[in-house]
Amino acid sequence: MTTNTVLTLSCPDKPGIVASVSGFFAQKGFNIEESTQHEDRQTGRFFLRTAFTCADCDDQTLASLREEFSAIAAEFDMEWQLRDQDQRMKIVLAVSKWGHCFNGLMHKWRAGTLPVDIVAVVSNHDDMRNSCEWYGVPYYHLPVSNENRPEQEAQILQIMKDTDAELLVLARYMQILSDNLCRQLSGRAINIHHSFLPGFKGAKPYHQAYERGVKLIGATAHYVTADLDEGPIIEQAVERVSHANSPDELVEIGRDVETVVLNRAVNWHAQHRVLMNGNRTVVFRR
Ligand SMILES: Nc1nc2c(c(=O)[nH]1)N[C@@H](CN(C=O)c1ccc(C(=O)N[C@@H](CCC(=O)O)C(=O)O)cc1)CN2
Repeated sequence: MTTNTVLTLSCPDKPGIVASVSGFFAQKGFNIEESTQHEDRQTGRFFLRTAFTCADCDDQTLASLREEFSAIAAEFDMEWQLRDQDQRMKIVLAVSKWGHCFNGLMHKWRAGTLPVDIVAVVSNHDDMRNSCEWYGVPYYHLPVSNENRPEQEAQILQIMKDTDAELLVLARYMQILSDNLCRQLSGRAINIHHSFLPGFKGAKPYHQAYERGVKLIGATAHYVTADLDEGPIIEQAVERVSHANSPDELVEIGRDVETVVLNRAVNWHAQHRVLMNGNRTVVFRR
């Protein structure tokens, strides 16, 4: 049986990292499918993502591979992860009233072009229930207010635990997550912000954009942190607009940009193509 494995790592840059990594896997009969690297010259940190296949490694478990590789990892003081690329990432979507990003992800998943499994949808409104149930995915209507926010967030965490979900996607979920939830989901929650950050933070960026008279509008997918709209950016895109566009037209144009940007960010995260670099990211996109 062919095994598809992906290694991601970062470590202080020095000679011999790639040679050691590729030598280890070559010696075990693995073939390199794709390998991409980056050196951050400001910090001297090295980043690597390498995808391997092995046509006949039945006896080689991922656990034993990790154990054997850990010696090299220690030698180079690596932060690293070795994963089975055939295991699709389980994700939970969170949505409020606007369904364009939610439907975009559901469609890509059902079409087989998003390497994830959407295992649940949570919402503080009931608007997306019918669409969600049409896709056959459990829908959890969890109203939230300042009175019940800790309990509601605990329910979200419990759903992620019960479904073994590795990622929460805020697909236009218009509630600010608490510091506690952000800590628990660090690196495991992605939000789509409907502006080209750092411009127009907050809940109504299109109206801000209209008032400012911008000629480009955009969207930003980022990891969720306690600091609103400040998390590490994964992907951004823009679209040209003009003086002739009304605020509602900006919202409509923006929706398409948001949908594309969030699909890309979730796709790359699920393929382990996004590595953290402080409050920034290294994205080995495809
Ligand atoms: N801890 C974080 N939580 C969330 C983030 C984030 O970056 N960190 N992003 C938001 C999404 N978002 C912008 O992209 C956003 C959502 C909501 C608001 C806001 O002010 N909400 C109001 C309520 C609005 C409503 O009920 O419709 C509020 O919470 O008082 C700002 C930005 C998702 N969560």
